[in-house]
Parts: sequence; structure tokens; C-alpha cells
Amino acid sequence: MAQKIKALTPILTAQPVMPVVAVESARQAVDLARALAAGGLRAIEITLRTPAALDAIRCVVEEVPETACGAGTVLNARQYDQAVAAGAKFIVSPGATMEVLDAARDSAVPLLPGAATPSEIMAMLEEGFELLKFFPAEQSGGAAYLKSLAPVFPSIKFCPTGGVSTKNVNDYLSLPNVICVGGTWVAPKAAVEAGDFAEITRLAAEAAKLGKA
Ligand SMILES: O=C(O)C(=O)C[C@H](O)[C@H](O)COP(=O)(O)O
Repeated sequence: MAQKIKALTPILTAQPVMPVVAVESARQAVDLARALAAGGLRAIEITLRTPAALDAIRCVVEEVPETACGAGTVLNARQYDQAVAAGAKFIVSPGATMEVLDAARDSAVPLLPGAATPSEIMAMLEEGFELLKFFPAEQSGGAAYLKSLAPVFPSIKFCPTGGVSTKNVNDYLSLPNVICVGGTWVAPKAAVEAGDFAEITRLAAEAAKLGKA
């Protein structure tokens, strides 16, 4: 098994919801990670979609040790290595390329690669990856689509991300092939910009109570 399942599983099973965030500064990321952890969400995916992301990962790893800080939107080996150097505990990719899979094989830091179709899932199985991100979840067919994959791919567990919200989260979490979900709703941009971290703690606490973990 190329995937470091033993390292990845505890991170994905510790909480039902993985907060996916894009941060403007390292300070904002630290405040956010603390607010989420206070609500019971102690893993966070900081996407490499802002210039502050790598610095943010570095600071969260140092200053919020109770949080498992991962890097998201990792699209190539260079970003994989940069995220690992920043201290990321796990790497998330919206899809999967041979380059990213090779980077994962060479690293102690586990990868959650993305897949959305049966052929993509079969390619991941061939490469030894069984914990997958399902992205973009809602837009690709949602919980009904994932449910139909379960009997065909019994060994695969997904983290659906993209369009998951309080409205549909239970549809996903009730499926046998869902290990957790990813989403931005627990850290809304407006609350982050307003510095309303109490609201984020409240949303995190609500999310932490959902089924699964
Ligand atoms: O950049 C990535 O690799 C991502 O994972 C993108 C996220 O899945 C979406 O940002 C989810 O956004 P929501 O639909 O608001 O929950």
C-alpha cells in the first residue's frame, strides 16, 4: 500500500468535519485553528490558494500543537515538498497525478488524493490509495452518487468535499464509504474577516457533534 493509511486514518477519523480554509495571513490562520480546536475540530486543511498559506501552516504547526495541520490544493511535487517543509501533517489534492503520487511515495507525510469517477478510483486502487477525497462532491453527484460507488469499491473510503453544508452533511456522513467530510462552512469568510472567532467556535462545536467520529 503506497498510501500511509496508518498516519492518515487517525486524522480523518478524529472529527466528522475537516475545515477547509484559505487564509490571508499566518495570524489569521492561528486564530482560526485555535477557534476551531476550541469547538472540537482539531484538524484543519489550509489550502495553498493564498500567498500566506505556507507561512500559515508553519505558524499553526508551531503555535497550535493540538491541531493536525494539513495542506490542501496541492497540485504538484514542488508544492508537496514545500508543504512538508512547512510542517504539514497531511497533504490533500483535488485530483491525482503521477507526479503527486510519486511525491507521496517518497514522503513520510500522507496524501489524500482526489477522485471523482470509477476510472479515477480504479487508478487510485492500482496505485495503492484507498482513502480518497471526493471532489467536487455535490457537483459530481453528491451523496446519491457516492452511495452507488460503495458496493463496487468496498475498500474505498471518501472524504467528500465541495458543496457540503449543514443541509446535506448528514446524507454524506450516514454512508458506509464516507470517513469524514470537508467543508468551508465551519469557517465562513465573513466571520473570519470580522474577527468573529466565537462564531467559528460555535459552528465547529456544532459540526464536531455530527455523526461518525
Ligand atoms: O482547493 C481545494 O483543494 C478544495 O478542496 C476546495 C474545497 O473543496 C472547496 O473550497 C470547498 O468549498 P465549499 O464548497 O465551500 O465547502
